Amino acid sequence: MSGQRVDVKVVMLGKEYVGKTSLVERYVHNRFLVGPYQNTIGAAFVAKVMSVGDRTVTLGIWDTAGSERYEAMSRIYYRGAKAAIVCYDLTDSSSFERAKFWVKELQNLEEGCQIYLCGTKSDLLEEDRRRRRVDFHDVQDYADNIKAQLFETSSKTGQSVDELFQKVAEDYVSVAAFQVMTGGTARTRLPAIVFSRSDQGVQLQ
Ligand SMILES: Nc1nc2c(ncn2[C@@H]2O[C@H](COP(=O)(O)OP(=O)(O)OP(=O)(O)O)[C@@H](O)[C@H]2O)c(=O)[nH]1
Repeated sequence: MSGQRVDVKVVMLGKEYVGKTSLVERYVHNRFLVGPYQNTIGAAFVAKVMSVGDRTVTLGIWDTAGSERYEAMSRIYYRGAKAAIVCYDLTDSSSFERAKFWVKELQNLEEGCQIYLCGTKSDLLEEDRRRRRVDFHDVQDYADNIKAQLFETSSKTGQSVDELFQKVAEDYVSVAAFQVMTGGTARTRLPAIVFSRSDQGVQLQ
């Protein structure tokens, strides 16, 4: 068992079933789990160490439950987050409405949190373009408005998943460098998070 410093607290938000857990699985373990869908209960935490140039950055990723039943709990997990990956399913327009809800919340309550919009399941569009329910250009306009980055990903094929998390870490490094120049601080530390590795990955203790 060991404590580990986390440089960037990242929170995954979005309607249930949009694919938040699958994104984290693809990024951290490079796998796509098939089988019956299991909804997240509460939230799950995983840390990932990565490189940005010659720097090592540790992302602490909180994967929240999308079910509205857990909405109050998700608020606990985005507190103090430096980055939020707000997910919607490219084949489900209601999930984009839910994404906008989370964006409003973050804008009102977490000013310092950089937002990344993530349209998921792009492989389903490769199979059949008619399945798209959320227009790319509409979301791009929205993203420009709220100063968010936009990615369309597939956890099944891996499309743009590494790029998304890499961008989160790169932005952290840029902001940290800027804050060093201006005398601020960008390093955050999650309070008393101790975790151990097991065959299942990293688990909270
Ligand atoms: N085809 C395809 N299916 C996906 C993709 N990502 C997730 N899924 C499927 O979508 C379903 C929901 O995925 P999850 O990752 O569990 O969704 P979630 O957002 O974490 O759900 P909650 O825990 O309820 O909030 C599962 O059946 C996944 O296999 C993807 O990129 N492509």
